[in-house]
Amino acid sequence: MSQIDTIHVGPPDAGYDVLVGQQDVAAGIDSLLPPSVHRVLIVHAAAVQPLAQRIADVLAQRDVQTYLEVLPDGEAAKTVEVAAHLWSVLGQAGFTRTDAVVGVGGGAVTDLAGFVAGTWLRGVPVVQVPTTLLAMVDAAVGGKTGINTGEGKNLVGSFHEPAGVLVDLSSLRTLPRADLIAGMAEVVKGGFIGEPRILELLRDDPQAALEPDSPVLRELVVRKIALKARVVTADLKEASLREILNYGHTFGHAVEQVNGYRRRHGEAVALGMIYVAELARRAGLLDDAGVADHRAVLTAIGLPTTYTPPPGQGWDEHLAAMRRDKKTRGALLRFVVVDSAGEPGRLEGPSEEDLRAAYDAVVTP
Ligand SMILES: NC(=O)c1ccc[n+]([C@@H]2O[C@H](COP(=O)([O-])OP(=O)(O)OC[C@H]3O[C@@H](n4cnc5c(N)ncnc54)[C@H](O)[C@@H]3O)[C@@H](O)[C@H]2O)c1
Ligand SMILES: O=C(O)C(=O)C[C@@H](O)[C@H](O)[C@H](O)COP(=O)(O)O
Ligand SMILES: [Zn+2]
Repeated sequence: MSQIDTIHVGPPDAGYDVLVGQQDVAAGIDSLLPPSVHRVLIVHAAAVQPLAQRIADVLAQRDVQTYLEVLPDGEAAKTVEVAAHLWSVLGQAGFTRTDAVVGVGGGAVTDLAGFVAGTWLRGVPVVQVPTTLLAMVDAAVGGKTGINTGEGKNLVGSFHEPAGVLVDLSSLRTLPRADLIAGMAEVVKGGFIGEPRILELLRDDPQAALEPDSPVLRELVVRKIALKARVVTADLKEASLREILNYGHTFGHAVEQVNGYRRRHGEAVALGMIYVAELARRAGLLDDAGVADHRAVLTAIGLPTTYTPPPGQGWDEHLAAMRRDKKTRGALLRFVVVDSAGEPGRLEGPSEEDLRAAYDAVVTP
């Protein structure tokens, strides 16, 4: 067993820990769950079925009744129908407030597991076991849970903090490279909004950053989680500061929705960061070098910086989707921006002309 890094989220006398390292997560869950837990629902991605089964086996040894539910892949898990199916499983098994949910998989699984745990009996404990890079550094940490509706991304959800998060870095060995690269978008985001050392590490050795067992990747994971922990500890419910974690997501979520969720979240966020950097340049907040730096870092990692919308979809559809972003206030579109000094801020109500010009700068002719 390798060394474990512990990152605490929340006030010192409350909150929860994120444990990062190569670790036996089944044993970790066993020690996290209080003795009062009698039933555990394990919801998982098909790709990590053996891990979910191992967790169930360990819990069964201490007489916990376990229920395993494999979820549809990716965003198809984040629907009200899947949530309703799981509520029905919980109801039929008689889950009480001393029972628990465990999410094992990527961000789609941890978002759904958190949502079901947060809504069942108005909240039962959830332990998150993220198995993609994106879920490790972002989705499993911070308590944002949610599902999509026909109208947009994450439009229904709640804040429900986990009882603990167990990151086993060896899970990344089986992750397809395209998903590893996509997850890196949320790491890059952390670099731009408040942790410049992340950008240094990525610039110095982008290839090592994508090696699952490398010390560079481990440091990136720990640094990004620590940044997110600091932010959500200060502002769990996104009254203000937490909005910075949404950098690149206004346009990113629009790209996901307009493409019917066939683009990875991380790829869409990469495009969203280019879009908002171009918007910030037009507003006089970010200089040319800052925009070029966004393109350089994302390109070095293999993330997209240009975009071809699907046939029949154009600016109007992307703008309509951006209007449903949670940062919007009435008719006022609001964006998280980063200025030339590297400071995050907000850009409120940019002109239609600038909004459109930034789109044209991302879209391939
Ligand atoms: N709640 C939050 O704060 C937050 C933050 C960021 C992203 N998200 C959400 O996370 C989701 C994206 O998460 P994602 O990028 O992890 O995608 P994902 O959950 O769709 O997983 C990507 C793919 O990897 C597979 N997979 C998972 N673990 C694997 C492993 N160890 N080996 C092999 N395959 C594996 C999955 O089955 C899936 O096919 C989006 O819905 C996004 O909105 C939420
Ligand atoms: O934790 C946050 O806060 C984030 O915004 C993290 C994002 O990476 C994540 O994709 C989140 O789910 C987006 O939230 P939303 O509020 O825009 O739905
Ligand atoms: Zn995200």
